[in-house]
Amino acid sequence: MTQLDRLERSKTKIHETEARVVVQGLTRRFAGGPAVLDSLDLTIKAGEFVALLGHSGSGKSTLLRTLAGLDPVTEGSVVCPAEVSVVFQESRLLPWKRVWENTVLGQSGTDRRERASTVLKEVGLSHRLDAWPLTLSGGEAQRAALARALVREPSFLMLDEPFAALDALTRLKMQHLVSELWIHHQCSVLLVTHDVDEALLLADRAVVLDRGRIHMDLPIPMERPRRHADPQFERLRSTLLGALGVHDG
Ligand SMILES: Nc1ncnc2c1ncn2[C@@H]1O[C@H](COP(=O)(O)OP(=O)(O)OP(=O)(O)O)[C@@H](O)[C@H]1O
Repeated sequence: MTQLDRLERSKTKIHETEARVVVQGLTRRFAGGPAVLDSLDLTIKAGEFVALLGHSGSGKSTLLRTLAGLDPVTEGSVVCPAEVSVVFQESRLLPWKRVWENTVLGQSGTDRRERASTVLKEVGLSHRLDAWPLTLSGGEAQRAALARALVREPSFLMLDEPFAALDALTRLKMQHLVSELWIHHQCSVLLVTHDVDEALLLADRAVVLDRGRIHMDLPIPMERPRRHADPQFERLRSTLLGALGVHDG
């Protein structure tokens, strides 16, 4: 695929209008405490890439867990596709299973190894098919976690600070990989991140949560591939940092 094809495909995605995830009036409290999610409304379109930002405790993980069906909906409603995959900050690979077995965990069929091989190639891990998870670097482990998420062909992929534990250079490579995978798989993505630049490099929209409410929902109209040198970058960066109560410069 040429750079231009990629750009065209990503533009097509942005113009899609079909809603894939619809959250309405979602409220969540723990043990009668204050609302961790407070009458939250959020729609994510098919093929859309949304970054979710917010201070620690603002409700990001609770929202993600609710969308993944790991936390119950007690007030409000959530419509979410059946095929959802989640990648967490830690890879959560089973140490007693080889990389390829981890990738197709829970999948059946005689072509499991072949399917694992295809998706591991996509994330750049063909050479580590038979490796044990404990021998992987941090970046490789997250590549394997991405492969495991993608092998299920999700129409909605959630990433909960997937690169937070990686060094800066590896993080850059992983951001590039996620961008490529998203364009190739055409799924909707919700990325939880504390990194404003990561949101600006990857997402169509940045949503800032504050005490369980949406404080800002900012479209990111920059062309792809994204560049820090884009004149809009600094402006969007300041807007997002302002919404987070951080003052740069
Ligand atoms: N199982 C639980 N029981 C009680 N309180 C909880 C539970 N899970 C989350 N909370 C509380 O809900 C609030 C939101 O937590 P959540 O993990 O969603 O925030 P977050 O934005 O993801 O934070 P971080 O960036 O630190 O991961 C916090 O005050 C947290 O203590």
